[in-house]
Amino acid sequence: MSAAAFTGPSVTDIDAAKVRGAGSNVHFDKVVVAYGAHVVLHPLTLDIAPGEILAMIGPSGSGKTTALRAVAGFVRPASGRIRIGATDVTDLPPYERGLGMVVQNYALFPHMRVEDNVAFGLRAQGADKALIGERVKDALATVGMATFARRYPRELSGGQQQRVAIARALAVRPRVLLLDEPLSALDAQIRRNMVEEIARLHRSLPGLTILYVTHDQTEALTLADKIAIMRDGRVCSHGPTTELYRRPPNRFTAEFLGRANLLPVTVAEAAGPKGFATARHGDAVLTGAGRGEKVGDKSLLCIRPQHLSLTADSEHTNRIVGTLREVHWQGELTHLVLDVDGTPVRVSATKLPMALPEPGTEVPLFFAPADTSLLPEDAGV
Ligand SMILES: Nc1ncnc2c1ncn2[C@@H]1O[C@H](COP(=O)(O)OP(=O)(O)OP(=O)(O)O)[C@@H](O)[C@H]1O
Repeated sequence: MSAAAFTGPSVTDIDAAKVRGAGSNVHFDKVVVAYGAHVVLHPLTLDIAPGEILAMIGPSGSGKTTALRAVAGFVRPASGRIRIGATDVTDLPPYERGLGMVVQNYALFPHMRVEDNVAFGLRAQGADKALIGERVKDALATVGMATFARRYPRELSGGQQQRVAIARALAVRPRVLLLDEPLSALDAQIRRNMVEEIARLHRSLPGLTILYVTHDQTEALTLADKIAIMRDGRVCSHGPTTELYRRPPNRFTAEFLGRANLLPVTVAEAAGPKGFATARHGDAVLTGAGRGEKVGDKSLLCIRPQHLSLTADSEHTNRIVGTLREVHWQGELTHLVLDVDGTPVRVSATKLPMALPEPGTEVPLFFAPADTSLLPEDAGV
């Protein structure tokens, strides 16, 4: 990417400070959206705190865009209310909601220069010329595109066009920024850079609340303070990003957010004061973070592939044995697939023993209790 990163001056306007911050939380209160008889959002209740980045992720058709469009005012809930700050916006038209929005395909006006694209929303609001000039300059500087003001969109790369789209959304000084798959039209390398730059942008505008819809778990894990995982029009789990990743409350979350090995176990000892329970898998007695299981409960032990080691050390006190089935070398990582009593177990190893075992041999695997958690066996959601 040729343009500078989002390191320009932050938008420091006093008006903006007034509308952001305390007034920028988003509250979905039992929001139902239906297209005809087809309910696509079941009563959705969710809070996004002021200045928080909430990533909404989930499979295609799970209702992510619908939830975002309900906040934007482009779809009307059949019931329920949406509040931004203290304002109930459910009945307000989109342009009165104090929002900025960026979608996947830039949606820049091709016949307008960058500066006119960025000025568009302000002109529509009837802002005066001096203010528009100042805001456009600020917004372009914020996304590192100050020197591109006179260009047309066709003279920009995909990543640059998307920065302009973000500048256009920021120029109106929104309380809330809605991002709907903003990077999915970009190629992988640019996408990685843009994720880092959106993180930087948010650091320079800490009061700005962001609802980020994506199906890309890496974007969500990198950017979000909290994640809401959608499934069939419902929130299947919601919580701080690291918490959801480290202690997924259900199978769907464990498997959707990163890769997870889920080993069937029977609880042998309920969690003690430190929160660790023990469970049996065959002869192995394994320890992991519990969440209220009782002795005898069938459960799943969730272990991320990068937390399994082929070598023992003092922290990796859990041990299971599997038959090595596949080895895939990928440069920085080697992926192994083992069969542990019928359960496929994946290992992503950065370090390997000098002599890698042959497929078909029995291999012990070690992992730390702190990297492991129990989750209910039966819950599909
Ligand atoms: N305008 C519409 N009319 C009828 N049904 C719609 C309309 N828009 C969306 N839907 C349906 O609503 C459901 C949720 O769609 P939505 O776009 O919110 O899903 P999504 O999670 O954002 O999916 P994706 O990741 O594919 O964008 C889908 O079943 C979809 O077919």
